[in-house]
Amino acid sequence: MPSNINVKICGVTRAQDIDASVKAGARYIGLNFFPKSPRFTTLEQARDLALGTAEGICKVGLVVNPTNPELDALTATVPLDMIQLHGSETPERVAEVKQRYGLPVMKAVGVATADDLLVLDNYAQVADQLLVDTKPPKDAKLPGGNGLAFDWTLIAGRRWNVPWMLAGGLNAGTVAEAIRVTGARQVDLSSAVESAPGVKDAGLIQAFCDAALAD
Ligand SMILES: O=C(O)c1ccccc1NCC(=O)[C@H](O)[C@H](O)COP(=O)(O)O
Repeated sequence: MPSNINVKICGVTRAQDIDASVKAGARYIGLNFFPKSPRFTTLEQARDLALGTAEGICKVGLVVNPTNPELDALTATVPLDMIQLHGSETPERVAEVKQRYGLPVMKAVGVATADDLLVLDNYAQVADQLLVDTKPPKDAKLPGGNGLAFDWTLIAGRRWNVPWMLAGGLNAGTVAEAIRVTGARQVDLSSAVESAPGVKDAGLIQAFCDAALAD
């Protein structure tokens, strides 16, 4: 029986990562356009990866505080199904990106304390999806993809009026518990399915999806 959990494997950089993700049952793949990330892909690399992705898999483009010219180039080059805003974009900017590019927008929000839940409520008014991620530590080099979990009990029982994904330090050993505590129906990860930063591992992807999709 198909699982009612959706998995997103973020930061894929090679065709074999996408094939392994799809084979394991992931429904979303994330292409990373943040230049400082070890998971960064150029527009040309991403276009080839996206064109080779199986039909029906949602191809998400991850960007951090992008300018319109950057988004113009991205959307003109890479056939994406969704834009993931992973910076300090305001709700107004989320609405503007949605309107200008005609693609669904997922807004990532970092959670560390209960105060961050108000921020999530605000973005739920404008975004098509929310990515409920761990707030990066102050000295972090990356705004996401740091392999760190937050206290899941902060969002236990919380619901928004748009679909949402749980992210932040998930791995094959913790995802079932994370789903149980938070009630998430969608999960996203990057670090725990890598053998090195930016290099996904097919066995780790399979093990994660097996654990997540067993629910
Ligand atoms: O992964 C990155 O390098 C990255 C860089 C800049 C902004 C966001 C980034 N990743 C965001 C994601 O969608 C990750 O999948 C999410 O933060 C969870 O990552 P992890 O804790 O490594 O599983």
